[in-house]
Amino acid sequence: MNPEEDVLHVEGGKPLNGTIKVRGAKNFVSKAMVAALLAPGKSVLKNVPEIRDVHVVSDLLRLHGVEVDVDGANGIVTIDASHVQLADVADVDTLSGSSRIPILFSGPLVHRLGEAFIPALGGCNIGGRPIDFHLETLRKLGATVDKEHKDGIHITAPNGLHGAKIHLPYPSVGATEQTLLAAVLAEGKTELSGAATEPEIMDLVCVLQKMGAIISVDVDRTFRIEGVKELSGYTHTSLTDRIEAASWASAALATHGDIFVKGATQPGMITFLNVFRKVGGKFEVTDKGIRFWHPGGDLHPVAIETDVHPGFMTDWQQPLVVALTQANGLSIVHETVYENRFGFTKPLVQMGATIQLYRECLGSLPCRFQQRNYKHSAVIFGPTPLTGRDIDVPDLRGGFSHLIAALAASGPSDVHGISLIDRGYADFRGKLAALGADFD
Ligand SMILES: CC(=O)N[C@H]1[C@@H](OP(=O)(O)OP(=O)(O)OC[C@H]2O[C@@H](n3ccc(=O)[nH]c3=O)[C@H](O)[C@@H]2O)O[C@H](CO)[C@@H](O)[C@@H]1O
Ligand SMILES: C=C(OP(=O)(O)O)C(=O)O
Repeated sequence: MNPEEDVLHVEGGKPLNGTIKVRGAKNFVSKAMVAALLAPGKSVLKNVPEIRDVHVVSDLLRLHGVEVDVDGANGIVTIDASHVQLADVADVDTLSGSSRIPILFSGPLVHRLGEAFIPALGGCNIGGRPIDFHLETLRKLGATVDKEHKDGIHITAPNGLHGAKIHLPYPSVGATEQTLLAAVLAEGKTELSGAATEPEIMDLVCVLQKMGAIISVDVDRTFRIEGVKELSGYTHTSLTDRIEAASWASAALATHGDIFVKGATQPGMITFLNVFRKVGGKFEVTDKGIRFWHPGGDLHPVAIETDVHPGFMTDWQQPLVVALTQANGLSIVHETVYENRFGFTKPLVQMGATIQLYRECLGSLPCRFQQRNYKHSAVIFGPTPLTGRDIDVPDLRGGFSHLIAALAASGPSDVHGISLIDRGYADFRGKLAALGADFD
């Protein structure tokens, strides 16, 4: 898009009030689409949001010869993976830079074709985001990984993939999904300990089980996968996007608003809802969704640490920080998942927020980033009035935070690079209009 057109002009200072609908989870839907590659047949995914990541994964699948039909209006994606081929690497490269999903094609492509090329990955720039756990997992399952190939990382398995005992040094969401997607068709049993168990991962397990896989999970976050010989297509309805729901909840708090998020569900949000309540926000869970509102009066400061599930999600952190600039006192956020996720606070400070970053672990436990040179703790002092200004969107959640800040601020703001938000927030312009925001 022309950078001059990729701007949202916001007149802030109006509470966001009204009802919006949130569909399926960005961090599940893309993985379920990759899972469809494992079966030579048709899969149907429902409650799919109209976000750019869905189009990126659809196009990647199409480059591999897979038929994909996206019915955006009804949120239904139909995938027929009867035919799969290696894609032209140059084509894949142009798409892959916008998403982290191509690495997850490894196992399914090796099963279907005997080899896979993994191009450069994209995704939010919030840390180094290495893929060493992914590659080590694939090696343990019997793959040969050639990182020097001119067309990207080349993965082969001359003797097929076989079960293995794998331990993740950190409960990585992507590496857990990598193992599941590769082990379901591997010969024999795989034990994956130290795994992540995010609700989006458990929904992927549901999809794989529908397809014919045998997967169990122990209380100590160990998955046991018994490889099967073949899988068939699935029909599945995605769980709701709990990151989008929490983002709108934070927007309600920051703007003194009242937002009913249709489709939001409580189970994956329990930790967020506890924090929302401690900050002073009100919510009401109903059968149709969750209503979030600012009840008036002071908001309260909190000390939180981001963590893997069931901890406070790192992706909830950025939008909530904007609301914390309006809380009465000192809040602390210790980011333990990504080493570099506070870059978005600089424009907030320029808008009037008081936020100080620290290299120390300002939490109950030292994290992996202790004694390393990363500013991964934030102290936020509030309440501070925010004033509108020009902002450049740095990443998906940071960008949504800037949007919330612009809506909460007095005066106008120009938010540049706004289309980045389309990667994870379906029709956010339509939703802003439904909530009475003043923008063009
Ligand atoms: C598309 C998707 O689902 N994205 C989500 C996924 O990202 P993603 O799956 O990329 O995140 P991970 O859970 O893998 O990353 C967590 C941490 O592990 C590290 N790590 C990861 C893999 C690896 O091979 N080596 C390694 O060191 C990362 O640098 C990071 O510090 O989970 C994150 C944590 O909930 C979310 O913020 C992202 O929104
Ligand atoms: C970090 C995120 O996504 P991705 O892994 O796709 O970059 C996110 O959704 O906040």
